[in-house]
Amino acid sequence: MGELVVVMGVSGSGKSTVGAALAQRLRVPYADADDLHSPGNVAKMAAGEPLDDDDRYPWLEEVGHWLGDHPDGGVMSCSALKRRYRDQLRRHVPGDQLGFVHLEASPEVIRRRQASRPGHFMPGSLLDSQLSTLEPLGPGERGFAVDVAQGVDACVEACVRGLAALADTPSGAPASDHGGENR
Ligand SMILES: Nc1ncnc2c1ncn2[C@@H]1O[C@H](COP(=O)(O)OP(=O)(O)OP(=O)(O)O)[C@@H](O)[C@H]1O
Ligand SMILES: O=C(O)[C@H](O)[C@@H](O)[C@H](O)[C@H](O)CO
Repeated sequence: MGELVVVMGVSGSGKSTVGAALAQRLRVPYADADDLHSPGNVAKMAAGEPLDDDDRYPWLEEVGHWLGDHPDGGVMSCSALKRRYRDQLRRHVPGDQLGFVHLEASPEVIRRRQASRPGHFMPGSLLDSQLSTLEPLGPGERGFAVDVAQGVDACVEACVRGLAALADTPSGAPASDHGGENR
């Protein structure tokens, strides 16, 4: 049974970059939730408007279907900003198999990285709404945080260490501290 992981965080936190590299390291399938947004959602964000719960619900159902279709393991990059969004994704996966890796960095680091992507549809102006919407992993949520102020390879290794610790932790119990902040 491979790891089934959602790499989460605000826009610009590195979900696509670290998620794809982690999937390669784990030798499991990868998907980017950005590719599952409706044209309407993309247009709304490109226009500088944040998505709301109604916008995200059908999109997260698509993400959940992909997760449910990969019981042998996979990595999905998805913002999953609110606990209720992560509850929605967990409903698609039996048991407590789904783990979340929250990519964290200071707003300054993330703002700088967002700016380094000319042509991406997500304007930097939306970062504040992303940060105010974000709910970090809470009690009973299977997962951990990784500081992405480090390079991509170091982030991936921190993810691998954290997932190994999660695998040693009975479902539902808080994972032991490891390569990043524990939630
Ligand atoms: N650990 C890292 N160190 C340095 N640069 C990074 C790191 N992770 C990502 N980046 C760079 O930061 C920028 C944002 O990364 P990425 O597009 O993966 O973020 P994202 O969370 O997927 O954003 P969005 O949700 O808006 O698509 C990219 O230019 C990427 O190359
Ligand atoms: O939940 C959301 O508001 C969106 O998914 C953003 O967090 C993504 O980063 C966006 O897809 C831009 O890439």
